[in-house]
Amino acid sequence: MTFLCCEGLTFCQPGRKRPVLEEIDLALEPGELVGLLGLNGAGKSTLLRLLMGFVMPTSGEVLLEGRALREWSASAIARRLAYVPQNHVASFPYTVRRMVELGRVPYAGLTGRLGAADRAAVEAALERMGLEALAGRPVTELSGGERQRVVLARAIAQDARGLLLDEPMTGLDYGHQIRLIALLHDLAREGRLVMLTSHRPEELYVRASRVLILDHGRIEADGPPQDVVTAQRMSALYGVPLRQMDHAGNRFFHHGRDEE
Ligand SMILES: Nc1ncnc2c1ncn2[C@@H]1O[C@H](COP(=O)(O)OP(=O)(O)OP(=O)(O)O)[C@@H](O)[C@H]1O
Repeated sequence: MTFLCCEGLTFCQPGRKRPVLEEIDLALEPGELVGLLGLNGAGKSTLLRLLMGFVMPTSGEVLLEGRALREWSASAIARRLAYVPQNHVASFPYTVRRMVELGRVPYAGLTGRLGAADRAAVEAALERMGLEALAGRPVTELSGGERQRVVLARAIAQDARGLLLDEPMTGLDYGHQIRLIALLHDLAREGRLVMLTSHRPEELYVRASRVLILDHGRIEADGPPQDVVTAQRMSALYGVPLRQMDHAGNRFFHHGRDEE
């Protein structure tokens, strides 16, 4: 049985002539690190939000462990799927640790006391995101990148089999970007589904096991990075002439003007 899939998923925005997403079929399994590429406004966030059940499709269906998502309770979904939004706004001056503890609500309940397993998951997530030193600080006093790491730690503490992340590298300094993509790689190897939207094809080339291109409301490409993250496809997608250079397992793109 497929862990998470969608069939014929179509999503229309009122007032828009064309659907944002049209007849998307997708099967996603634990162990995969799936990168989702697409232009601004292509519908990447919308697809993640549909897969989480935050918005309802106009037609089609999302299935989690073989059952329609709308039949699951919110807590049951949250024990299986964690989500990191693109822009998280801190509304309360909770401490970093308290924010990460919220990742355990699907297990302990909103008013439930955290048990030993919950506390261990929280501490492990704080450590994985390098937040131990900030654990007592109110999140409202953190920098944008630090806050992003808190939201990521909360998702990790949730201990879900699937992690859907919307541009998780945004705002992170270079070192934390490198650590995060390595961590996501590890989480996939531990047997989780990790799906992230990205504007960094070179990074997906190295770390993703599978790359999707979303274009004109459809999945235009779906396969291993070697086949999908190519100069030809990236040039066509982004509308800039690119050349590729492979080196030591990496693939770099440079803006290949004809006269050079
Ligand atoms: N709340 C909304 N109301 C109306 N239209 C929306 C809303 N949210 C998104 N859209 C539209 O849906 C389309 C897809 O948006 P979405 O945020 O999914 O794109 P994206 O691929 O994630 O883009 P980006 O790379 O800029 O984050 C866009 O045309 C956007 O204008």
